[in-house]
Amino acid sequence: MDRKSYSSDDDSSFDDELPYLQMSPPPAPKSTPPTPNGRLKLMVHSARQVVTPSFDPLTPYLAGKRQANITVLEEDPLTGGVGIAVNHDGLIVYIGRTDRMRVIYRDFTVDKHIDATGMCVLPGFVDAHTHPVWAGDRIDEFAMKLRGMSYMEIHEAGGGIFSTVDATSAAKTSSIYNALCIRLKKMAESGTTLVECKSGYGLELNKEVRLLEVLQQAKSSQKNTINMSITYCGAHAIPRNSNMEEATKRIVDVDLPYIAHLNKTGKLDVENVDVFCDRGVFSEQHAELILWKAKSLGFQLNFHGDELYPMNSGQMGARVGATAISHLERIGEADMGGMRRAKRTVAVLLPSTGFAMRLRPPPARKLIAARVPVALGSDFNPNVYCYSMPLIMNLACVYLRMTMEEALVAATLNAAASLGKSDKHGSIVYNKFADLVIINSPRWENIIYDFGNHGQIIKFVVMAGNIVKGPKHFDGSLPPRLRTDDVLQKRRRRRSTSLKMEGERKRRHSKCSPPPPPPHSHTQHQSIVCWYEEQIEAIKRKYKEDLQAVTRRYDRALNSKTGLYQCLVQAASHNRHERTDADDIQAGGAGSSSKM
Ligand SMILES: N=CN[C@@H](CCC(=O)O)C(=O)O
Repeated sequence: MDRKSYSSDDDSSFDDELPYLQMSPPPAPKSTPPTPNGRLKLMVHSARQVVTPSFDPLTPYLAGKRQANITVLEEDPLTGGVGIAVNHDGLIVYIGRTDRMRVIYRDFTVDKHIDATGMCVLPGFVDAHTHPVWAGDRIDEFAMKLRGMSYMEIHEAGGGIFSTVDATSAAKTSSIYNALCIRLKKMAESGTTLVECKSGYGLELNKEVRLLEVLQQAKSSQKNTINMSITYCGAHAIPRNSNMEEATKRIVDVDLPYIAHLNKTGKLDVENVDVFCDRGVFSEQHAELILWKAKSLGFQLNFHGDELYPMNSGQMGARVGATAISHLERIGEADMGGMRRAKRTVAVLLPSTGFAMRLRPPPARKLIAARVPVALGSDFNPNVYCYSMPLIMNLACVYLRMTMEEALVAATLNAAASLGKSDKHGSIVYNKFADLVIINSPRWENIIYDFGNHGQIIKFVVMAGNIVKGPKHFDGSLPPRLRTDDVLQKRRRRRSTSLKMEGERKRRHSKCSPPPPPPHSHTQHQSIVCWYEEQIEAIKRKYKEDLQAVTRRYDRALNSKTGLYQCLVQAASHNRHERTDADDIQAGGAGSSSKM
């Protein structure tokens, strides 16, 4: 199997970064995940390519020049395509040659098979920033923005987030839930297997908790189709009847402790806390107060920073130990330095937002040069209606000037790191969840290049080994084409032939009797060749040191009986000290009667 590494030049100035493993074949894990009861959940067979950021399960993210490091396992014309096996916990237990995988797991019961012949397998996409739980729409505001109004002008006039808060408050919980599930389904069908989901269209405690409960219900009901990381974003705007001081105090003293309590009692599973830190929303100081409190309650910090105005979010995020900061359209050099020094804060860039709002794009190239790990998110929300990570990767390449390799890493491993989940998600590695996107294309880059066509190109989406999307009549049985396993059959045939020959050789030598005459009729040419093959195999075993020479001669001579005979004689002449099988051949094959 050919393994290519698309790596940038090595840069020794990265020594102070996380240890990095040079891209190479997947290291055999010290302990492979267990495959109890001889069962596998899924086998992916014969892929044309398998592409992944970092084969090292301990690499939490890739930053700087290393953000371009991906590994592509290629199909080998001789040995076949790449295979992946998944155990019943949904974990990857094998990545490598399909033929080898089928030998290793030949006695296993496999629930589902995917024939990925001619296709490419990528890690499931991780969408690092979405606002998916709300009602209504903002089509009219979209038209206003097209006519030249700015986002903040609309917000200050009581529209924007406020108009969605109003529509959501007026909607029934069931319709909010149904809309959420439809959105999650569209995300999953576009290849997203893990998504960050924010509340934020309630703003008051009871309304926020209702949205968090809706998210929680979706998380439980969709657990086999998409993974969700839930974020409390009560500080998304300052409620109309309040001010920044008051809103901050309420969130710090009441809302956050109550949500932590709901988490503790198992009613919610909120992992992150978010604040919209920008001019006209929460200031740097107020955002910091909220974030410190959230941290003390055990939440991960993942906030909106420097979207519309520079807010020193990078330095503040580094101070509070944020896992991620989103947007960063207006981030400055000092903040990039802060994020880099923090060594854990991921920059979540949202190219669709800048595109839809005609903002200056976030400085992706500068962030990468500053060795800040860059992730991507769709920012799905009523202001930016985009749920497709393939589109986001294309925008990241064209609009943010990222390379395709960087965009793939940003939409997988680094996005998982922004949610603190890259130990189990974000790359195709032993022991991680089998979150996979399988595209009907011979090159993985098509998922980015073929703009807007991801619905056609994505053939399968797999989440923890469960098939979320597949072709219409796909039932997961082993395709007929793969049932006759040529490789296995050939191997078995060869093994039984050589066992037979071994027995035969022992019998002949123990009795000092010559071999039986080979068939010699010209009409039985095939069986003659078989018989000669058997003899060659015996000689190969007997004189191992001459193996290669004999094989070469055998290959040359294969088409001619005389040539083959000469080959045998030459091979035998290396070992004149005892009677050779070649002499036997001469006796039996050249003459018409066997020596007794
Ligand atoms: N910028 C703040 N929040 C959202 C937009 C929310 C809205 O306008 O409804 C975002 O991430 O883009």
